[in-house]
Amino acid sequence: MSGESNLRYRLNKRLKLASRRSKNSKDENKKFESTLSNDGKGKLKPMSFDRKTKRIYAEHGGTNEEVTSSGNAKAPNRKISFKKGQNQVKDDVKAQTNKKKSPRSIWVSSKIENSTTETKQSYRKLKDAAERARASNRTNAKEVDEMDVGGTGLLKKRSKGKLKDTVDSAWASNRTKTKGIDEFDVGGTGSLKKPSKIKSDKMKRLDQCQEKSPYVSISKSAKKNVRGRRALDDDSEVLDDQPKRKKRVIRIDRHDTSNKRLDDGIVINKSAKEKEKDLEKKNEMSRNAQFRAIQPSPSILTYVEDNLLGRRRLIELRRAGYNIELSAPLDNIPFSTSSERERIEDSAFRNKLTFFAAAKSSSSFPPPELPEIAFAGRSNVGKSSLLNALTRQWGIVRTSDKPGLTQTINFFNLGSKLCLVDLPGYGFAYAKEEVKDAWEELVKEYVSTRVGLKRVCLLIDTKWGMKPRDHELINLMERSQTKYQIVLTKTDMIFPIDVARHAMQIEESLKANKSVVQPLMMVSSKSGAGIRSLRTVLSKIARFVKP
Ligand SMILES: Nc1nc2c(ncn2[C@@H]2O[C@H](COP(=O)(O)OP(=O)(O)OP(=O)(O)O)[C@@H](O)[C@H]2O)c(=O)[nH]1
Ligand SMILES: [Mg+2]
Repeated sequence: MSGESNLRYRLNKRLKLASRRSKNSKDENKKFESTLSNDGKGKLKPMSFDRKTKRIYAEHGGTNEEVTSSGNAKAPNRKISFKKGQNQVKDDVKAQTNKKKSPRSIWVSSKIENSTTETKQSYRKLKDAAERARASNRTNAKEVDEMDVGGTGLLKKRSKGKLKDTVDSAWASNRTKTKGIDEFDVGGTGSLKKPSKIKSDKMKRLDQCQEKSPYVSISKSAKKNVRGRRALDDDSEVLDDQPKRKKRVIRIDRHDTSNKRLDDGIVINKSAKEKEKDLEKKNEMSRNAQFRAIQPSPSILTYVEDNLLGRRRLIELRRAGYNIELSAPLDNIPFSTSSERERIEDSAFRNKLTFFAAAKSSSSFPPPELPEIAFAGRSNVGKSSLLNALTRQWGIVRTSDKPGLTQTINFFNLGSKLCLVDLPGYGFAYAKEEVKDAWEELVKEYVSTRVGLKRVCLLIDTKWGMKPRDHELINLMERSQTKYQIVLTKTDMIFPIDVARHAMQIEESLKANKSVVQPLMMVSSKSGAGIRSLRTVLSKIARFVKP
């Protein structure tokens, strides 16, 4: 019995020890969990050095108990649990499972649990905030919709945009948190949705709200109605226009001859003036026909050909050996360069041209010391240009394409042999009528009264021919017995045959005149055609002057 009692005593002692050990381990575990998981504020505490070491040992396969227990390190736990009561065994098993879990797994699970609770809380807050924002915006949107009476839809769009912006901003601010929520949807309930899904749901709801609101539908329908009305208006305009168009009523005016169809059967009483006009027209026609019928004399034709007068192609001139880069190239020997330029044969025109007097009235005329050759003609006919071309001193006499440049009688000395006089033009010019009349009077006075005037070169534009004012001056010179010679200018503008015709026509018209000097000259200051011939003719005047 003593042996039995001794055994019982030992067994009880062991059981007590075991129960105490299990109790201690439970407390320790609880303490450990509490320190790791939460310190009451939801924050994780850093592990102490001892715990770390424990964790390291646990990872190596040992249990907490095995390490911490001072004695029975190798004692198997099964033996202890085998002899326990049923409830105690269950507790032990629970304790064992808790002990078997590694501290790391405990730490992670606790963290997850804590974080999920935390995130759930934050998500709830977020949701509330979003709900609040939505509610407030819904009211705003409603208000705006109500204000949008005009049905323009502009305000509505703005409110929609505002609402969208607020929802977006709410989500943007909390996006990081919601991400976490999505990841820690541990319960697997699916109540936590992804933000994009939620957002789309919100937008759907918004759209539904807007669809439901009568203002939106009204504004849309109003728009459609307006469009429809516009279309109708356009159609109506088109339709209205058609009947509005009045039928053309053709009123026949007996005196209206503009429409040829109305001429039939209508007797028109022409006035005397109209008849005269018709006759003039007929005469004009016949003039052109007459001009084309003119057969120039052989002498004129040969003259035109010899002097290369009339419109010529530059290729032709180049082939003929003239240097077309020179000014007035035809006033030169063929196949010569500018350095080998032909010398002026006539000594009179070799002299230097110098300006010495300008007169606006007869009282200011210089004394007649040298034989004078005057150049008269209509404005812009080329008087000043011809002076330059004859002397080959370009720029001494001013020229312009604007009629009326020369406004005074300009006297130029050509050495001590001749005096060349540039007269102002008559006819059309950019000047006042009184001024022009004064020029004409001055020219007439000079031509009819000037002592020492040996010849007047009456320049006529080849293209336009003789004009009444030219005839006027001719008559005056005829009366005053002033010698004059006709010079056709700008011959490079028309065809050679027409140059010849004009020359022939003028010669014929002046046949009866006594003061006219033959032959009629033809020149072109631009091409230089006929310049040498004119120089030869005019230098004869200087020959008779005493040196
Ligand atoms: N094509 C061509 N143009 C010429 C010729 N002679 C002169 N011209 C041009 O005709 C224009 C008038 O030349 P001017 O010499 O100033 O005429 P103008 O008779 O002195 O004129 P006013 O002084 O106004 O009376 C200028 O632009 C000249 O370049 C010519 O022979 N051929
Ligand atoms: Mg001039």
